[in-house]
Amino acid sequence: MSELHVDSIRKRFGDKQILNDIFISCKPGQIIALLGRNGSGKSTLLKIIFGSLSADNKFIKVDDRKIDSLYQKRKLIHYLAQDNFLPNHVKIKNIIRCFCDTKNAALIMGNDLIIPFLQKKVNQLSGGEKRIMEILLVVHSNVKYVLLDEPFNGSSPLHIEIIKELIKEHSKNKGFIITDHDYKNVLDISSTVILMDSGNTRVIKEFSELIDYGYLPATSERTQHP
Ligand SMILES: Nc1ncnc2c1ncn2[C@@H]1O[C@H](COP(=O)(O)OP(=O)(O)OP(=O)(O)O)[C@@H](O)[C@H]1O
Repeated sequence: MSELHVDSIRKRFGDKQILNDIFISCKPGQIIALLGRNGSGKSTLLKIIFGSLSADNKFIKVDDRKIDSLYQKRKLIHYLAQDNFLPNHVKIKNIIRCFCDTKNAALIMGNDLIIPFLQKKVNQLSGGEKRIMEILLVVHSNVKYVLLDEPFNGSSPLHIEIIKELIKEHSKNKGFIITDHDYKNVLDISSTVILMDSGNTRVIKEFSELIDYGYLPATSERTQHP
């Protein structure tokens, strides 16, 4: 069984220990919700897993093979960062062709949401339109694992539902790690919930733990998961 295994991640910025021996694992079929307060180290962890940020210590293996820089293994992992990555002056249809294989390019170009953008350049799209374009590209890529940093940020409720359905569909053969402060929508699709707290990870089994560990206010409405 394929598995992304991330272990012993340590990261310090100055005198602040951000990540303290973090362990997390993900298999195709899993959608992991990575929750945590502002500044708890979620983006730092995703960047270290992807390989775009160095760690003080890390051990990452995929399918029992140790890997130093996951981002160099093009067929393994993709990462949606918080910042936009689309080049401003390129037409959407050309970006899709560059980014995807023929089958996935056809799927994205046939998506009702994207058809109106195909002849436009990136700088002619709104912030939310750019974000959904980026999510579609990353989710449709031919990789085993997808890391999504705040995919719902800036998206309207209708787009969020479309993104959630897309992630669920693609999780049949990909593993997802998702962090977003829109916790209700993340919990709605996740199979495992992990809370980052004081540089460590905790597996959350009960909704009430999110309140007990100080991530959610006591008045939070219970959602279906966990
Ligand atoms: N390049 C850097 N140099 C110094 N400190 C940094 C750097 N990047 C992040 N930090 C600090 O590390 C901590 C974790 O940041 P990170 O962005 O990983 O948090 P986060 O959980 O993703 O937060 P948010 O939910 O607000 O996006 C924060 O205190 C932040 O100020």
